[in-house]
Amino acid sequence: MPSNDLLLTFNAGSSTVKIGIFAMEGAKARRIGKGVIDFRAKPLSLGLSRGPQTFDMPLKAEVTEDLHDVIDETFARLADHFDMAASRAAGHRVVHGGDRFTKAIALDAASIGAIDALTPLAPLHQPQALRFVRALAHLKPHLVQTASFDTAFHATQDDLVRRLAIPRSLHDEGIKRYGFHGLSYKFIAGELTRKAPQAAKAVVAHLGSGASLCALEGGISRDCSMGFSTLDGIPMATRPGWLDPGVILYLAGERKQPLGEIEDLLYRRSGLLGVSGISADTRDLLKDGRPEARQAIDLLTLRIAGEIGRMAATLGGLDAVVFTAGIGENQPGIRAGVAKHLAWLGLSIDERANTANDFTISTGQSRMTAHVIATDEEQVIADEALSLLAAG
Ligand SMILES: Nc1ncnc2c1ncn2[C@@H]1O[C@H](COP(=O)(O)OP(=O)(O)O)[C@@H](O)[C@H]1O
Ligand SMILES: CC(=O)OP(=O)(O)O
Ligand SMILES: [Mg+2]
Repeated sequence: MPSNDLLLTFNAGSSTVKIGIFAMEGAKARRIGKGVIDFRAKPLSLGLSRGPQTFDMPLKAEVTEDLHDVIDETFARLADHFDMAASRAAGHRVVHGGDRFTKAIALDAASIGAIDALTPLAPLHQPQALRFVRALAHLKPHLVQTASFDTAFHATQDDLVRRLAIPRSLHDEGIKRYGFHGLSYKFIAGELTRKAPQAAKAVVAHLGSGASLCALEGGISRDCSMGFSTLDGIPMATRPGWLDPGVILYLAGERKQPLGEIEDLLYRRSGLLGVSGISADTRDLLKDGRPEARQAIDLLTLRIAGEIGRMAATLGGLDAVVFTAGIGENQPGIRAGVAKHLAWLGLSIDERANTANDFTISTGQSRMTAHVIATDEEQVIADEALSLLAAG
């Protein structure tokens, strides 16, 4: 395979798509560029970086159900900077793999159908990933397409941890805790093993628009705060995290709210946006002086700390806490807020290191270490895609 073949990755999150451009160099995928489109923005633009250079390119295309116009224009803009004619494969992040997909796969009609069937469990993510898969199959049929699953990394969890306290027959039908953000946790587990091998029992907080925590033991997933769907766990940008199911019964039964409206409330109008009534973005909330903005942030840090305590119980100890993703990597105030709630566990944070987003942000006296590690889900997608291509 010539060294200039390109591999593209598509990470369709709840609000953005992150595109990775990789050079295929033997068994290695080397990142040469990245792009991001924020679907909340109007008009759309493609933020692109190539090495130290960054470009902000407005897109004329409007969002349509099949995304053909957006993808066509994106490829044209990418071609200004990369040899897109050399692209050979596209690897996608697919959030829900259910019980069926516990490792990356080459996509075909049957697997696309099975992924589609999991849409009700991840309505913000699954359809968006499939829009990219189907659009590329139509517009760029020469690309080999693969899927890497968020849920797959958590297949190592014990049956006990994955169980909801509901009748066994429902568990056997697949109503159980799966865990998400697995591509990010796989990347962090690798980094942690390399940079802090003494941290055998670690809790990783992936704090982005969607957010979860994962309990790692020796790099293996033992627990995750997101369970059956992407609603569970800690409060997120627009999702509530754990919620007494009685609330849903009340809304549906007493208030006769239609299911679609409840789904919209839970996926798009809750979390930081719902509590603050101001914004889903921590950057806006931290700048805003209103008490509702402060309360949304305080609820987030309290719930993160509570979940870290729960995971310490799953692990039977805690050597390290790791912060990652948009908020985890860039918001010292939120890390400090979490640490304050964990002082009783012996966690203490060095203010200067925390403000500088250093790798180690705990003090020398802290009973456990705390780290900031930048995640790279696209690298994991690219590595998994390359392994599949190599296997033929
Ligand atoms: N440079 C930054 N400084 C501060 N906060 C940031 C920065 N980048 C991202 N964030 C926060 O992270 C969130 C998005 O995180 P990200 O991991 O990109 O999410 P997702 O992949 O779910 O779209 C934003 O809403 C914002 O609150
Ligand atoms: C699973 C999930 O919520 O993903 P994201 O954080 O990319 O929205
Ligand atoms: Mg994300």
